[in-house]
Amino acid sequence: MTQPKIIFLFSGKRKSGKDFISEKLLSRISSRFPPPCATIIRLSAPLKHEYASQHGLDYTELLTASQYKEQHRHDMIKWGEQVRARDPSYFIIRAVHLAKGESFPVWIVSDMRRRSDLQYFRTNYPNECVTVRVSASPDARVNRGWKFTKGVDDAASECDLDDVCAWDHDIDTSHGDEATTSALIGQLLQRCRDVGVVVT
Ligand SMILES: Nc1ncnc2c1ncn2[C@@H]1O[C@H](COP(=O)(O)OP(=O)(O)OP(=O)(O)O)[C@@H](O)[C@H]1O
Repeated sequence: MTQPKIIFLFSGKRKSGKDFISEKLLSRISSRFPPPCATIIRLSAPLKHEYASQHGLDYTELLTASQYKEQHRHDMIKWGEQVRARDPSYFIIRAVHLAKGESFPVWIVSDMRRRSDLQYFRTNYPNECVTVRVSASPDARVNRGWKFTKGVDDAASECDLDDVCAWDHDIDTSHGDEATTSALIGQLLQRCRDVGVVVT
């Protein structure tokens, strides 16, 4: 069992680029020093897993940025809220387990959505958390396939972190330029070096 040395917590609206930046960070950390020392933790993964098995749906399709996922997003959110109301850490603990977090010193949480998520990590890992807010203009998000959906884009899962502004890092991906992304990744790699994780 490895305790994480650093936990990157990415948040942002739908199609802001959270997953894109998380994957970039993972490949930079992992490609140079195999075996990989980082894992991506998707907090929505166990929710999708359990929702799919309870409702007879295809879990792998729910994981992709597909029409299938969009069709089920609204009901899945409602179901998740009910479970989370009983236990706010329910999906987080399962997500860490699903991503084999105990085997990796670097955790990349790609989809933090709620203040209760932030609170969980800050309470349990007070010295390891690095928060990253990812944003993009509505136009850029529309170009990536986003369409405002009532019950989704105005729900807690999208808006609960809107008032939080004390992020350790932030990035605007609207223009999708390489230089902006590389600058952020460089800063995050430095964070890893600062806690003794070997990256170049
Ligand atoms: N910085 C960027 N440069 C180029 N393309 C980007 C960038 N960020 C995101 N994209 C593209 O935008 C699309 C959506 O990005 P991504 O899946 O990372 O968003 P997300 O915030 O994880 O969305 P969701 O919450 O809906 O899962 C992807 O096709 C991705 O390749």
